[in-house]
Amino acid sequence: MSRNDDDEARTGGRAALGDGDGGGPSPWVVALHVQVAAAGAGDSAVSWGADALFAAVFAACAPRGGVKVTTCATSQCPLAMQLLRQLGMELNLSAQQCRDALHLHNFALESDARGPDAATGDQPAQKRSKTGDQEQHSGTTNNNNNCSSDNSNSSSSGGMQGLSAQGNTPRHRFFALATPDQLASTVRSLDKEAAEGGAVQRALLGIPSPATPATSAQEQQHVHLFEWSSKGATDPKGTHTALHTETAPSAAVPAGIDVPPGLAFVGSLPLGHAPSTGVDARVAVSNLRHVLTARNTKAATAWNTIARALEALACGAPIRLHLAAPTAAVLGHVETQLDKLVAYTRRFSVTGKTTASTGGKKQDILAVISQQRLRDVATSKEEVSLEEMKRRAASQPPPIDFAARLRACQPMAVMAEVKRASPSRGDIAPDMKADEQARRYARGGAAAISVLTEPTWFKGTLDDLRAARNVFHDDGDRPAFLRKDFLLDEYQVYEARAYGADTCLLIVAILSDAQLSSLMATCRSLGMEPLVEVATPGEMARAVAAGAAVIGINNRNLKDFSVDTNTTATVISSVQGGLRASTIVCALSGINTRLDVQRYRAAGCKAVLVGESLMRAPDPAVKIAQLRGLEPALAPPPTPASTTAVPSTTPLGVLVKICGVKTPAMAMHAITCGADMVGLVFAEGSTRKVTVEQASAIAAAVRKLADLPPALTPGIRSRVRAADEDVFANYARAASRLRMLAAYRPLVVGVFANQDAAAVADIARAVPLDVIQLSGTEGIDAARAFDSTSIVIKATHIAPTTTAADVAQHVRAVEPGVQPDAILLDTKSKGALGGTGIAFDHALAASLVREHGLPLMLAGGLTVDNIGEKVAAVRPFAVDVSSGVETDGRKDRDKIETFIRAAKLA
Ligand SMILES: O=C(O)c1ccccc1N[C@@H]1O[C@H](COP(=O)(O)O)[C@@H](O)[C@H]1O
Repeated sequence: MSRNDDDEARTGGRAALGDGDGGGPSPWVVALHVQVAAAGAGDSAVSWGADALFAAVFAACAPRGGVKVTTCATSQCPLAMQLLRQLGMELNLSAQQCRDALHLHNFALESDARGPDAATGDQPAQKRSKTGDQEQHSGTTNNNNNCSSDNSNSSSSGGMQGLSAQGNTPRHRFFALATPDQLASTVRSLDKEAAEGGAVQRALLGIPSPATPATSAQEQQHVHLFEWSSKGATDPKGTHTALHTETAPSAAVPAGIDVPPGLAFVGSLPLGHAPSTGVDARVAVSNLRHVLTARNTKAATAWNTIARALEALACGAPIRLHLAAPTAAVLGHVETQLDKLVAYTRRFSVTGKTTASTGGKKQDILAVISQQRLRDVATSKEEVSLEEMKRRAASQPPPIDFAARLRACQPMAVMAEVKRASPSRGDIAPDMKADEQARRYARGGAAAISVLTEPTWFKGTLDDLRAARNVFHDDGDRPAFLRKDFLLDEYQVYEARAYGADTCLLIVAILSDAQLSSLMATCRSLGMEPLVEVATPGEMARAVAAGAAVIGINNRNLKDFSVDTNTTATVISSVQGGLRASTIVCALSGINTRLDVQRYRAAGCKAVLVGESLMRAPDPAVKIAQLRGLEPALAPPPTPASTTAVPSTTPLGVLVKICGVKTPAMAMHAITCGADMVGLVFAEGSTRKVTVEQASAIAAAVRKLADLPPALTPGIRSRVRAADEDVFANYARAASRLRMLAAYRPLVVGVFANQDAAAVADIARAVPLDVIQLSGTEGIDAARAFDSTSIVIKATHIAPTTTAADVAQHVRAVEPGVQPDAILLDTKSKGALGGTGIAFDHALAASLVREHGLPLMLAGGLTVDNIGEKVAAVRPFAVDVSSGVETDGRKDRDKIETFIRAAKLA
């Protein structure tokens, strides 16, 4: 991914549509094409991951267009979309990222098709690439399918792009058109195709309000939908009745549109803020079988999806998908894929805009909710007076210290949210029982439980808060309870306390400075340190000025629900003079995966608030543990036969150690790119050798990210229970623990070679180091020279004549009590004990892993070009590189990034 691609991704590609003012890239016509290879196969777990990935790409590509995608795998795209939505993922990738992601997962990217520039009126230059492995911005489409036979015609009127998969003709399509002329043109094309025996059975055609001037603003905000079918082409009455009756019982053809013969009018859908120019992008999505054949309530949801898609297309925003819940069974698998995708794209930007409420009108939902809450408070006061509420609050057991609770749960506290619904997502778990959910959250180690008590949009109640809180004894060793609501009146603070809250949310955006200070004071007078929510640098400044001790940065803009996961870092860095060390910063919204958590941790957050993805998690307790890095995320459960087996690579990928780092800046770069360990070389004679001072500066920078949990830091030797323990099983346990530790924060590894053990130990203490790596010819039991709690990696050098059996025997021939935590394989070479850039035959390493069950760190001659292949072939639990991420003997930032990405995705 080039720097430019990054930038492009960050902008959400929004310039790509409708901004054809010469400033940004030319608008692209959306030409997204999804293939259903086999109907009804979407329940297969095998296809879900690919679907979810595809859906991510769909969501990313659609608004910016230019990419035509054909799945090679069996695909049920609508279901994939719903999964994506469940995970709250709205990815916005660059075309390059999409292409790579698609290739990675065996999708074939074909070509794009350019359409008329909305601003210039230029005509599209269509094209098609057989191999499709290059992003193309112009060319000609040699389409063997459908509408394209008439495409020049369609195009000249701004009509559809005819697109099809190679060798796999779509059976259903959706076309978003711009004008009634295009509608007619498209129908002609479809008829022609049907007459020629084409395989399209049904197509859904959508155009915005007639090109003739709209009579009202309301009319401009609708898209009119028509259905074409191969039957309909010869029998206009066709078989449409059931669908039409169900979805649009009173549908009447809108004025100004001549419905071409063979087309059935389905109905109109609100289109939100369609620009006056109409829909200036066209989409061809063939996988709407679900929509076209649905005969149940799902149809309505699917229609909603289309409307959203059109809306997003119209305004150039990413698509937000609204469909029902996935089955729990497949969620984990999908998350795996999404983790990979996120790992791959790393600095993806999550953006999204949608209308906030009914009627397709974009509103400030925050203001609407606030007004309602003020009315609610007035009603509540009539039922229970302020004095009575104060009395009830005072009768509660004292609150626990929210801030202290968050601090106690480092390196990352999870605030788990009890949430039935939300205005942006609709129903999430309407029948959820707050007490049961709270129990699950506590089991997972939630530091706090946030309970939504807003009734209208979030379907929460104060009784939920009480029910959840009452699950726990008042022993102080419980999660803190947060009342999550729109607090505007001190009455609500007393109410919160009366119902058992330990803290309240105060949203800066809906409060004046005076209100904020006053509500904070009321909270504190009741022993509650409030969570003060901000979403912009300006709000952050106000929160800081008000003296907030716990600040939540919401990545979701509550005014329009757009989510930008970069908000947290941006807002933190905006604080003049930095934040006080005691301030606890939390990331709110859009947190789905461990990678999200790591990103926020790197940004300086001490807590994350997670709602929807926990509500939808098959096992919220496991999910919390995964988010905190306490479980090897989604690792397959061990079977009795595999207790000594190598821990498989998790969705987060192989651990990566970047060795030979000499500055804090380079260490932080490696960490930002996903490095799990940074290696500081103390070996004599190495060009990468650092002083203790240099090493300390690096270690200090890394340690700032988070503390390691003391319970996990002692190495394997301190855990050996019996002298006859299986040393290979211990290597596996040690590897798992290293993985867990690195999930807390990257580890600082000191690399030594044949040095005096006492001197090494002194350096390890002085820096301090997390791990000692012995890369010399020390014996396999060299760890015995160090304190039994030290974590030790021992390098073994592989000569051309060395066999896997030799190595297995060598590393087994050690007492469990003195064995190292990890075995690192490097190349034996004359005159150097490491850092040579020379590779050995990795078949030996693969054999050790697969046949002997030895978890390995792989090193020696790894490069950006071979790392993917090596990891895939060997399946080490960690890789270690020095020369391969250097150029002219200096660490190369781009190589580090590329190397880590390739390793993690292998
Ligand atoms: O990196 C060094 O300079 C070094 C010096 C002495 C011993 C070990 C050293 N580094 C280790 O060497 C391998 C990888 O090297 P490369 O990628 O082939 O250059 C790795 O284990 C480093 O930790």
